[in-house]
Formats: sequence, structure tokens, C-alpha cells
Amino acid sequence: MLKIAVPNKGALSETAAEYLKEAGYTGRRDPKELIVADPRNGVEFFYLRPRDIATYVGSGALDVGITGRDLLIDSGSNAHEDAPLGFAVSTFRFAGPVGAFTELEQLRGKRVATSYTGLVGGYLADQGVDVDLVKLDGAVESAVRLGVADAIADVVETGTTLRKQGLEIFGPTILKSEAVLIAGPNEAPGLATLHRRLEGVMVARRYVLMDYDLPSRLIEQATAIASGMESPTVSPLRDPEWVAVRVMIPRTEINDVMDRLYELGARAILVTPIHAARL
Ligand SMILES: Nc1ncnc2c1ncn2[C@@H]1O[C@H](COP(=O)(O)OP(=O)(O)OP(=O)(O)O)[C@@H](O)[C@H]1O
Ligand SMILES: O=P(O)(O)OC[C@H]1O[C@H](OP(=O)(O)OP(=O)(O)O)[C@H](O)[C@@H]1O
Ligand SMILES: [Mg+2]
Repeated sequence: MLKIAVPNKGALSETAAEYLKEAGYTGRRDPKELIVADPRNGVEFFYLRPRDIATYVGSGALDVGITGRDLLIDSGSNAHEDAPLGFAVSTFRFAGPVGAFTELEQLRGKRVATSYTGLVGGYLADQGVDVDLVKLDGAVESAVRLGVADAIADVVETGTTLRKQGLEIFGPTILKSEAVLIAGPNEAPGLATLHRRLEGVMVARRYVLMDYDLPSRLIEQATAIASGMESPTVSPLRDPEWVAVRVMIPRTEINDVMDRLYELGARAILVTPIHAARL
């Protein structure tokens, strides 16, 4: 059985559970369950605190896990990133009171609050900037206003939390983070299957199928607008002057591509979701 560590709460847990469900695994029904066996798929899930997942996987106690790249690096564990998963996307940034700091150097000798002392300490050591790190558990954005730090380093998604506390980001991006599949030091049979299944979920979420009819003389121009994964599927229609075309396109481009294809002369443009994929 492949032993898989999954987040039991927090920002990663809900989407991680959805990914696993869409990948065909049986998740827990009750949030109090900590261990769930899925013998049909040859795996066992361990619901753990996101911050502890890299520790369990790095030690070899569990084979693989889903966590954040920032948490993986922060842990200093022996686990490694196997695949990015495309959700819980954020950046890790320094922030200070509006107008107070413009560059990293200005942090020298200052108090910097963070929940990620491993990640931030490592980064600052690489940059040769000595600071006084203040370790907090969360809600780090309040640390400056409350006087325990001069600046902070934390997860930024929209930047709303920072702004509400009168802070602004400055200096270089410490890390671009997202949820990742991690693996431990031992070889884990079954990891390749899990990896392919999760990648399939990512593709199914990110792409849609677009079908349309087109005068056949326009196919080259249409391919320049939407080229698909390898190349569009082109099928004959009863009218020899027309063809039916199918392409995969990123969800974010649906309306732009439809507008451009319609202007070119495509008609009956239909978009359908993908439920599962193996590329
Ligand atoms: N607003 C956010 N947007 C994207 N990713 C986020 C966000 N907040 C936290 N994360 C990511 O979630 C992971 C942290 O997970 P964890 O569940 O410990 O944090 P949390 O959501 O702060 O939980 P809690 O605050 O309940 O302890 C990190 O990988 C972090 O980058
Ligand atoms: O840039 P934003 O969109 O505002 O999101 C970033 C915030 O979200 C997370 O906080 P969370 O709510 O998990 O609280 P925490 O700081 O106590 O962990 C993170 O720690 C930041 O504070
Ligand atoms: Mg949080």
C-alpha cells in the first residue's frame, strides 16, 4: 500500500481532497477520521497538519504527500518535490509599513516576523542579510502594528491581508509557491500512478474541449488561433466545403478564442468540460 500524507485542514485541504476524489480515490467521509484505507486503489491516506507532512515523508514514515512548496522548503526535510499541482498558488514576500522599506538591504539588524523561519532564514543567509527573526504561528500581518517586528515575511495571494494592516510588499520575491506532490527518500511503487492521476486532474481542470465547424479553406488560419495539444482533430462534414474541428484549449482562453474563431468564419462553436485526462 502506498502511504499518502494529505492536509487535514487549512488552505490546502479542501482542494487536495477534491483532486484525490477526481483522481478516483476514496477520501474520508468524516473530518475526524485520521487514517483511511483505499484498498481498491492500493493506497492508504494519513490526514495530517500541512506543516508536518514534509517531516513524515522526509523521514520515510510515509511514502508521498501533498503540501505547499513553501512548507516543504521551510521544513528542511529530506523529502523532494515530485510534481507541481497548480492550486494554492501564492508568492512568499517581505512586507513593511507603507513607505518604510524599498530594498532587502534595509532589513539588516531589523526584526522580521514569520511563521516560516526555515525558509526565510535560509533565504536571508544566502543573501548575506543578518536579521532578528521573530517566529509566529499565524496572522503575521499584525506583528508590525503590535510592535513585535519591523517587517514581516509571509504568504501573499491577493495582498488584501497586508493592505488591511497598512503594509506593502518590498524587495525580491522569496519564493513562488503552490501545492506540490512530494516524495521521500525510499522508492515508492505506486508513485508514478498517483502522479499521472493527479496530473490528469490538473489537465482536466485547466483545459476544455472546443468543437466548431469551419469552411475547410480556413483551417490553417484557425490552427494559428488554437493549435491544440499536438494538432487539431479535423473531420469531414457532409458538405465537402466544411470541416468539423476539435481542439483542447486552456479554460482562461475560451472567450477570446471563440471570438477570434467566429470572426474568422467558424460556426456552431461548442465548449465542453473534460472530466478526466491522461496526456
Ligand atoms: N491565501 C492563500 N492563497 C494560496 N495559498 C495559501 C494561502 N494561504 C495559505 N496558503 C498555502 O497553504 C499552505 C499553508 O497551509 P496551512 O493549512 O498550514 O496554512 P493555513 O491556511 O494558514 O492554515 P491555518 O491558518 O488554518 O493554520 C502553504 O503552502 C501556503 O502557501
Ligand atoms: O494575500 P491574501 O489573499 O490576503 O492571502 C494571504 C493570507 O492568507 C493566509 O492567511 P490565513 O488566513 O491562512 O491566516 P494565517 O496567517 O493565520 O495562517 C496567509 O498566511 C496570508 O496571511
Ligand atoms: Mg494561514
